[in-house]
Amino acid sequence: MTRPTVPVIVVAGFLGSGKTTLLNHLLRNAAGARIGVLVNDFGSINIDAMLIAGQAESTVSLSNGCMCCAVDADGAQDALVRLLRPKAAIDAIVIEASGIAEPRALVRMVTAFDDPRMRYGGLVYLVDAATGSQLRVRHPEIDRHVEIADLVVVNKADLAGEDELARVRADVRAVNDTAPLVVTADGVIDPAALFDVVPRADEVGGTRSRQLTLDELLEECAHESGDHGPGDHDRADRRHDHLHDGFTSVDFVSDRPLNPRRLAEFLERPPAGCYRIKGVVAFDVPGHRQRFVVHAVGGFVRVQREPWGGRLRTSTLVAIGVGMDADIVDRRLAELVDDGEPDPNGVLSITRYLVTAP
Ligand SMILES: Nc1nc2c(ncn2[C@@H]2O[C@H](COP(=O)(O)OP(=O)(O)OP(=O)(O)O)[C@@H](O)[C@H]2O)c(=O)[nH]1
Repeated sequence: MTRPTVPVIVVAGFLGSGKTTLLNHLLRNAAGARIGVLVNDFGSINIDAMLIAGQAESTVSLSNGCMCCAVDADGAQDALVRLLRPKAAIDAIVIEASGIAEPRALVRMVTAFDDPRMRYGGLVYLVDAATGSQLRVRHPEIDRHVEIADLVVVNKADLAGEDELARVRADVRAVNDTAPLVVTADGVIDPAALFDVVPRADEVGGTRSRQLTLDELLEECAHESGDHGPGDHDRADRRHDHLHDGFTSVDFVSDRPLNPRRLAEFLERPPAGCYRIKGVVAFDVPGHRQRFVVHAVGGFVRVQREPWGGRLRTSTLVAIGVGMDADIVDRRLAELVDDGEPDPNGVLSITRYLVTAP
């Protein structure tokens, strides 16, 4: 019996819009389907892979920066080939793009893999219901991403009022009036909706109606990323405005526990330019020695608590933003390490953000 082709779905969306949350929901509710996951995070520490680890059958992290700009696409291709092996018996593959990846290039990368065992499964694009309307003004590229989406998920509906939701819906519809639009919280969508997404025939520019070869794709990626040799770089860069231009990340790893009060201040009032902070942290506070997963997205803080489960009690944080002063961020991160000063209620500044895992 021949196996049906495996859909390869790209999940994209701005920083912190809820991609990992949606993916985790999908993995927990796959109803027996085996899902292969490819995570493309930004920065050298792959926090998203850490947050998905243990749930996916096979997680392949690409931590070489932005996949769409990786001139050597072999990493992604090898990962897909590995997931497509009949022995892996994978029913669907989901690629979680970094929050600043260029979805159009990712889609082309997938459609360029000329492998009869797979088919392109659509672009799922997440929009943050609470911040989406302001973000698209500051980052007009977001509209171009929504435009090519096959399914638009307006997530974080719980954080938006009726008016905000109506505005975000109208914004989406203004640039894409054909893709299904789902309003959701915590990425709760029916997995069947994803696996059934069929690419639209009228894709902008017709890129999906014709498969690009990998060489063509790489040429295009090199062109788009301004990779024309050192002398040409500035000139080439001015020709395009990928969302990730100007974004930088600062990583932090410590074997020492962090100070909860200082961490809360860092999450609530991040350094100038920092939009997104995520990571896992350890505190040396009686009753609070579990693994804390912390997120801050444009001022919204969320924390989850779970057992370490045999993992090293290491604190790992990534701060992502535009125009951040890396030295200042480094310094603030270094100051998070606990110096043992007694602070009996300090942990409350973190636990007040605790949510139970959806
Ligand atoms: N209130 C609320 N918070 C949410 C919702 N969905 C996700 N979050 C939280 O938003 C934060 C970011 O969610 P992620 O799923 O990590 O977002 P992401 O798009 O993968 O983030 P990046 O990979 O950094 O771009 C986490 O704290 C989530 O728990 C939601 O519907 N409502």
